[in-house]
Amino acid sequence: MTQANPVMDFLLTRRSKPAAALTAPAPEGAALEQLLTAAARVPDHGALAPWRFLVLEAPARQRLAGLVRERGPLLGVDPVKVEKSASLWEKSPLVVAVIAAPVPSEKAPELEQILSAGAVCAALVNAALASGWGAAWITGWAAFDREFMSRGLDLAPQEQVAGFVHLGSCATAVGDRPRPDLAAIVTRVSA
Ligand SMILES: Cc1cc2nc3c(=O)[nH]c(=O)nc-3n(C[C@H](O)[C@H](O)[C@H](O)COP(=O)(O)O)c2cc1C
Repeated sequence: MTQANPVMDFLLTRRSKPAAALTAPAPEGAALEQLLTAAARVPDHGALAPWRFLVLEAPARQRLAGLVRERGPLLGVDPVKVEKSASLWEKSPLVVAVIAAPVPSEKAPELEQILSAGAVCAALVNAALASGWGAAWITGWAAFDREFMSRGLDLAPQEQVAGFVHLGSCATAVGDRPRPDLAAIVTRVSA
């Protein structure tokens, strides 16, 4: 198979951008809708759609930065990390929270539903990168703070943050990072 294949070219060279390097403009309107449509097109056992999106607009991001500054010290988080996280919320051009929202199912165990939410995050990052946007999938300590989830994002108790996908523009070239050595992670099982 030596035929030119732009999808494979993309998959073999794709690289996230650092969230802190993203600037305006961010995808909005039809462009954002197209990214979310691509992101929702992932393997999903039982077609449960056990995930949803929160498109966090500027006032929400400001509010969440405040909540990070409130919760960080209470949780004993290093003040430098608290400020780094809060200022990222303030400066990011757009954040889409991908929420894992598992539902009771005899067919698809919760783990499979959460893996599907992870696939949504990866698909959203890839759709954005393939469209020429900068994108980064990050979480950070606040994503695991139940108070941040409930008060900040209005999540139900069974819901979790699969990822905060930061979206924007990024002119900065980013070098590749080391990639796994296939020989170390592939085992051929022949019998
Ligand atoms: C679930 C998940 C959470 C992550 N959280 C963070 C994070 O909080 N901070 C961070 O710097 N990177 C985080 N990362 C890693 C970033 O996505 C990082 O930029 C990654 O190395 C980009 O790799 P890529 O170029 O292959 O997309 C996270 C990755 C995943 C999958």
